[in-house]
Amino acid sequence: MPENIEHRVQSARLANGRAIIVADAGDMRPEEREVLEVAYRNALKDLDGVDEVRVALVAERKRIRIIAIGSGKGGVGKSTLTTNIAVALARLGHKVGVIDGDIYGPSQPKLLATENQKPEARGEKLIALDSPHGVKVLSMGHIVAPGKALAWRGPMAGKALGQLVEADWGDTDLLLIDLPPGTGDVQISMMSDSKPDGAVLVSTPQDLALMDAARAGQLFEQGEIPIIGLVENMAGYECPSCGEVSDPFGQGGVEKFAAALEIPFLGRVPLRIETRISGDAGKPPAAGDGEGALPFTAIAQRIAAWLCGEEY
Ligand SMILES: Nc1ncnc2c1ncn2[C@@H]1O[C@H](COP(=O)(O)OP(=O)(O)OP(=O)(O)O)[C@@H](O)[C@H]1O
Repeated sequence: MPENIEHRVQSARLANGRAIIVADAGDMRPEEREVLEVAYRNALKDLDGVDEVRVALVAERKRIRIIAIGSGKGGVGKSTLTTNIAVALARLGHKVGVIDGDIYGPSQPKLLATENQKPEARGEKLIALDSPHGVKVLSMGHIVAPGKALAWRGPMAGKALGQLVEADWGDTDLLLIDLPPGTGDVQISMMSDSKPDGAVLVSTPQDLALMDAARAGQLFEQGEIPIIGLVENMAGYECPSCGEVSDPFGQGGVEKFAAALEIPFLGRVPLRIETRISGDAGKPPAAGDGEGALPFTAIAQRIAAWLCGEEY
């Protein structure tokens, strides 16, 4: 049974044995609309005085598209990339929100300079916070005391994540979910509850990280979530004094790996001290106009093309 079926009803009439329901399904996929229609029919068909049920679905609310950012392995820079890609997409004109799905180790409050802020609630819905960088954000780190979620098991963590997705995101048209590392219960329940429209995989150049990224990729494929592409992070070290780039883990491996798996390669982000320092200070490089913003802008442009159904 779809959620909120009562709240979607805009009008309900019964005349000459015919029940007519008008409901809002603008945020639903075609298959979800079918399920909703059947739910109304089943709820009404056996009521006294009802001979026929007619359901008209209208598209008032906009469906927010969701992109999951996953990695398989921890510490590869998934949160840093989520923040910066979100900011870069917002600068391209999208209305973007970030969900910190890393319930056990939230980092978005710091990365998006919203630490110590508490979201308000309207009814049952949380209201997403405005970050200073033009994107909205919600994290478990805004809601529970640090460390408190550590004892939560998969289903509870999955439910908490669902609450963030169902929040009031205002005029947001795109949500990026920074998934926790790994391929466990939280990822699986997120995929079934708030089925993302696409997924971005993040890997560092090491073989181990690539293998874990491939595992995360399989998880998305099993959930029939299209993989938008693979991003290589910490690709080459940029020396802060001379600017020379060295490649301690070799070069081009991630791109080859993406080609072998037939996954589009979205771009590489170098290992730069500035990226870490500005991330810790809540000032994502993508919000500035320096060199550090360029790789994120390039990746965001490819994702924006994917969103429009264009070649990327
Ligand atoms: N391109 C980069 N250059 C320099 N530092 C980076 C870069 N990407 C990430 N970092 C740093 O690496 C550390 C880990 O990054 P981040 O927290 O984004 O990774 P994660 O994959 O989300 O980690 P976790 O598995 O803990 O969720 C952070 O200190 C971050 O500032």
